Amino acid sequence: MKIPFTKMHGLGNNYIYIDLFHTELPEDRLSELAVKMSNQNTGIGSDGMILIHPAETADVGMRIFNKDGSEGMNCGNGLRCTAKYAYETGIVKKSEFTIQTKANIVQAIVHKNSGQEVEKVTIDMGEPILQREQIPMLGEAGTTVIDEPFPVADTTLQVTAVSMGNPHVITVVDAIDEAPLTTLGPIIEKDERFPEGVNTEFIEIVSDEEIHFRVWERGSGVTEACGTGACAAVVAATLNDKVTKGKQIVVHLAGGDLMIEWKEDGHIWMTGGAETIASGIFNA
Ligand SMILES: N[C@H](CCC[C@H](N)C(=O)O)C(=O)O
Repeated sequence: MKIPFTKMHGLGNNYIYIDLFHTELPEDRLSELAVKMSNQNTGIGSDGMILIHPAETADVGMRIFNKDGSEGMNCGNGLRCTAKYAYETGIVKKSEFTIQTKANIVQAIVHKNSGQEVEKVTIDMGEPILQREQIPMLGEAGTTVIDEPFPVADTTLQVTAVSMGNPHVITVVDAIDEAPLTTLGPIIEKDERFPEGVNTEFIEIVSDEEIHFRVWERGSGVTEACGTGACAAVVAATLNDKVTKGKQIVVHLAGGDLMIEWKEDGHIWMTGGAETIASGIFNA
């Protein structure tokens, strides 16, 4: 099967994008194809696969599959790249439009240069989900997880759990470069206290409007950036009184910076880059 693709990235978080407005893929092979395309030795190499598809209740739809073939519910960097692709290929003809994910419908605003190329995208990511059972995380239903002791391996972290449609667990550390990302990330990802797994983030507070951020992603491992994770991290930092709600927070990820604002109306806005790397034909 020959599959046209476009490889794109948001701050180095790169995916293989398949345009289902112009291509068809068998639903029962999506997980297998995500694994094959993501393989850097025998495939194209990426953090996963993203499908851009027609949607009944939005201008465009997006589905994300991780490197291990598991399907995620949302993807912030993917949303910005999907918005860029949809605008530049004429799938949408306006600068503000809606994108449907498995988690929710978001509003996208593309920012163009003089050549009508999309350089940055702003996404209204909607409201974070804080109820424990909706993260989901085991424990007393109806409660939130803020600065909670989390015994794991030979230590105890103080964690805050936030869902952006996909689960995140955030720990504040003193020095981001010493965060136990590769030691505890894979353990926490599969911890039974997170029935659907979890994306694990560590943040270092620089000021009330600036943080450092690193992520071990569910299903993909260490990535350069995670947009939903950065949004979840700003929520966690705010709930722990480390940054100021309603301010634009600069989030320094390994692959670059995102501007995140948790607005007074409860919605989280994310602004950042989106780049096209290459396009071609994948031989599946
Ligand atoms: N990299 C993505 C998140 C992928 C989430 C996926 N790892 C999962 O939830 O299973 C982002 O920019 O938000």
